[in-house]
Amino acid sequence: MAVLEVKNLYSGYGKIKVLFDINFSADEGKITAIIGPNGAGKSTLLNSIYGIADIYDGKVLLNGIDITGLKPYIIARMGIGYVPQTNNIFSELSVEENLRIAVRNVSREEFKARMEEVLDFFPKLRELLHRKAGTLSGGERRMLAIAIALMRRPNILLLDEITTDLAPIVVKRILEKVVELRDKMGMTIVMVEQYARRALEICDKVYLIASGQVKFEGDPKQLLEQRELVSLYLGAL
Ligand SMILES: Nc1ncnc2c1ncn2[C@@H]1O[C@H](COP(=O)(O)OP(=O)(O)OP(=O)(O)O)[C@@H](O)[C@H]1O
Repeated sequence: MAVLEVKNLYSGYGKIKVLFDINFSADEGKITAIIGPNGAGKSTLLNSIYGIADIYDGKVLLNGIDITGLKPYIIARMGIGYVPQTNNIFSELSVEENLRIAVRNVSREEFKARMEEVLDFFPKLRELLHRKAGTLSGGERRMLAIAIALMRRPNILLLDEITTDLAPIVVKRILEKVVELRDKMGMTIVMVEQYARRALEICDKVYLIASGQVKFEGDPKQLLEQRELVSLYLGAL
């Protein structure tokens, strides 16, 4: 069942028009990947869902409810978590402090309970709880970035290029965690990935976006069979 839908969306930033007539949907408890060349508008699709980009026409629906153009903090309260491409981490604060400020309006007990949940999911962060976030490795920072979003207990998680600039072994670990979010927590994931092959290996559905338009939508295996699309937009995967 589609929990998140985008219908005939035109969006961008002020006068810069980026997306044209996009139709998109993400199914409950599945991983939907968005791939495509640099500058295609992949992040802008996430930004449009999360109320960051300007929407000129079209709709964003969450469980059938129109959330088009609502402010990010309201969308967050409705159960959508967002891990941006640029860091959502405060380097000068400890790991624990970063988790604390992710949820300001909950009691100390509630915070502890949520933090325990998140640390059970990312045991590595438990060891690093009192370290300044700025001293973490690239992979640890990505885990913290996801953990911050999880503290708000979202049903849907938007992940923007969380594996960029990481060593292959670390990428593998992070993507295993994404699969775990789906399989163990039943979370709905929408992920933008620059490295198409990685995304195709774990996703249930894929959107190929180029020049602000959807060029392919469907089964990742079927996309790989479309040699022309692959060589035109994805090159040597
Ligand atoms: N905040 C912004 N203000 C103005 N233009 C922007 C902004 N963010 C992105 N753009 C422009 O929108 C276009 C699409 O960018 P977007 O980040 O969505 O692409 P992308 O497919 O995610 O690419 P990449 O893989 O390189 O991140 C680009 O031309 C980019 O320069």
